Amino acid sequence: MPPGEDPMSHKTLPLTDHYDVKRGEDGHRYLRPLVRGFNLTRIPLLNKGTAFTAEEREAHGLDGLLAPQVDSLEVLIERAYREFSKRGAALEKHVYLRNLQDRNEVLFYALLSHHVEEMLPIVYTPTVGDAVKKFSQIYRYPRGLTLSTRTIERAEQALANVPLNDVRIIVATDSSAILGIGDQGFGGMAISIGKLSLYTVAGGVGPDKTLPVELDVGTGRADLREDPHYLGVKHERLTGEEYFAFIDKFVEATIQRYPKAIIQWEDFSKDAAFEVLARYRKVVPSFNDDIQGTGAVVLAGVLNACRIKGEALKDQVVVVHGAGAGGAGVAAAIREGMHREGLSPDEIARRVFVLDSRGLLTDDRSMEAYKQALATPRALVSGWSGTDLLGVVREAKATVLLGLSGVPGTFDEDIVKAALANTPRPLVFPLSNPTAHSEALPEDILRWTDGAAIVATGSPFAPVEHGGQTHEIGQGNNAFIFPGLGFGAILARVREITDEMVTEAAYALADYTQAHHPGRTYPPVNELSQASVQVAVAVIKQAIKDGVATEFSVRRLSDGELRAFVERKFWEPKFLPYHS
Ligand SMILES: NC(=O)c1ccc[n+]([C@@H]2O[C@H](COP(=O)([O-])OP(=O)(O)OC[C@H]3O[C@@H](n4cnc5c(N)ncnc54)[C@H](O)[C@@H]3O)[C@@H](O)[C@H]2O)c1
Ligand SMILES: O=C(O)C[C@H](O)C(=O)O
Ligand SMILES: [Mn+2]
Repeated sequence: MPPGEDPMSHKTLPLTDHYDVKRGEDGHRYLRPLVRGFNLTRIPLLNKGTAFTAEEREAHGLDGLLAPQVDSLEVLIERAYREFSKRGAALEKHVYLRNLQDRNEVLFYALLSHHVEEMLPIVYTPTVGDAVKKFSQIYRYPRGLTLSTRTIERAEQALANVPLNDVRIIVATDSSAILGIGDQGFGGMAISIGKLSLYTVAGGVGPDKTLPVELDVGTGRADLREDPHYLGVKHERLTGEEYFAFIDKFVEATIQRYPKAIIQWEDFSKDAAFEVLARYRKVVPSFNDDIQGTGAVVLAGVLNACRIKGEALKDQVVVVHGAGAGGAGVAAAIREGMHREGLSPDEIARRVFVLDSRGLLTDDRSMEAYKQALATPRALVSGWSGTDLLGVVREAKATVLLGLSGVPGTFDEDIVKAALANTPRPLVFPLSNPTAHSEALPEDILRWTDGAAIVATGSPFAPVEHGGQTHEIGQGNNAFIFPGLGFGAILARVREITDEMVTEAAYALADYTQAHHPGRTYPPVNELSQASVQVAVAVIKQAIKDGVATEFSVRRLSDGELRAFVERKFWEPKFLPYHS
C-alpha cells in the first residue's frame, strides 16, 4: 500500500509523506526519502542544499541540479548568518528566516540554535507581532493547517492533506487576542508557527512532529474584511454554537488523524479561552498557553524575585493588572503558590488583587464567570480611598505589580512609587507584549525606584545601567514554560495535562534559575533548552504521580535516568544521511 493511503493503520505510515527515518544496522539514524531528484530540493525537511554529498547526489537523482561545491552544515550556517545580518529591519530578518524555514528546515533550526539570543526576538516576540499584522503581505508558502469556514466541513480531508503522519504537538489559534494586539484574523497563523519554532529549538520536538494551525472563523475587524489583499475569510467571527461546532470539528478530525497529538490553545480572547480549555482538556490532552503557561512562568519569576529579596511569596501583596486569559492565569498561579506556602483562602484574598479595565474585581460587581473566582470581597475594601490601580496599590500595600493588560504605560511613575512606598524592593513586571504594549519601560522603573525595583518583562529588553550597576531584565515569557511542558507531556504520552503538571513546571523553572543564576528572575534566553529539559522532567514526574502518563517505560526511571531520557529524545538540527 502506498504511503499515507490507510489513515487507520497509523504505525505502517512513514513519518511524513516524503520520507521516513530508520535506524540502520550500525545503530545510526537514516533518512529514507520517498521522492527523488528535483523534488528533494523543494521539500524543506528533506532539502540539504549544497550539503548533499556526492554519493547522495548520484543515488537520488541530484547530479546536474546542484552547485558543484559540497558544503558542511557549518558552512551553510555561516553563509545564512551572513545573509541574515545584511537584512535591516527586524521584519525583513523575520521574512528571511521564515523563507529559510520553508526552504531548508534543518539549516533554519541549526542557525537558530547557534544564535538563540539574537534570533528569538525575530522569529518570536516581539517581531512575530509585526509578522502577524503583515501576514497577508509576507505570505509565501503554505505551512501548517488552515481550517476556515470554507473548509471546516471537510476537516478530515484537510487533515489528510497535511503531509505529516506523526504530529505530536499542535499550536492552534483563532487569532481573537494575539499578544496585546487583538483580533488579527488569518494573520494569527504566524503566532502558531513562531511558537512551534520554539518547540523545536527549545523543546526538542522534531519539526516533523509539529503542526501550526489557524482556525479562521472570520474576523471582527472591518478594515481586514475590506482589505482586498487580506488572505483570510471575509466575514464576521463565528460566535456561540456555530463557533463551538467549528472547534468541535477541528478537535474530532485531529484526534482521528493524530491520536498522539497534544493541543496548545494560543491567543484565544478571554471570551472563548476558558470555555475552550474546559471543553476539550479531557477530550484531547491540551492546555491554554496564555492562562496556564503564563501563570506558571510568572509564578516562577515571582518566586525567584522573592528569594532575591530574602522573603517568601506568602509575604507579598500582589496586584495583577489585566483580567483576561493571562491575568486570570497569573492570579490563579500566584494563589496556588501562596496556598502551597500555607496561606488560607481568606489570607490569600488579602494578598492577591485583580483589576480589569473597570478597576478592582470585587464580588459585588457583575462580571464574566471566570472572573468571579478572582474577585475581592467588597467588605475587605469598604474603607479604601479608591479601587483604581493607584488606590489598590496604596490601600492594599502592594509589593508586586504584574501587568497583563496589554495597555502600554499603565505602570507610571505614581504607581511604581506607590509600590516603592510599601517595600524597599518592589517587584514590577510589565508582562504585556509586544514591546510597544509593555506597561512600563525597565529603564523608567529603575530610575523611578533608584535601582531598587526587581524588573522582568514579557518582551525582551536590553540590560539597564543605573547607579553604576547593570540590571539584567528577565524575560517573563511563557516561552520558558510551554516547550518543556509540551515536550514532557509528549514523552509521557499523557492522557491529560493536569493543573499540577503546570504548577510543577513553574517550580522546576524557578529551581533551574535558582541553581544556575541565583541573582536573576529568569535564566538568559540562550538557556531556554536547558531550562526546558528541567521543566520536561518535572512534568513527566507529575504526570506519573497524577496517573495520566500512558508511556509505561518512563515510570521505572530514576530522576537521573529520566533526565538522560529527555536529553536523548531532544531533536537536534543535523542533516541525517540518506538511505535508499
Ligand atoms: N509575558 C507573557 O508570557 C504573556 C502571556 C500572556 C499574555 N501576555 C500579555 O498580556 C496581555 C493581555 O493578554 P490576554 O491574553 O490576557 O488578553 P485578553 O484579551 O484575554 O485580556 C485582556 C485583558 O486586559 C484587561 N484590560 C484591557 N484594558 C485595560 C485597562 N485599561 N486597564 C486594566 N485592564 C485592562 C482586561 O481585563 C482584559 O480582560 C497582552 O499584552 C499579552 O501579550 C503576556
Ligand atoms: O507570545 C508571547 O510572547 C507570550 C504570550 O503568549 C502572549 O500572548 O503575549
Ligand atoms: Mn499568547
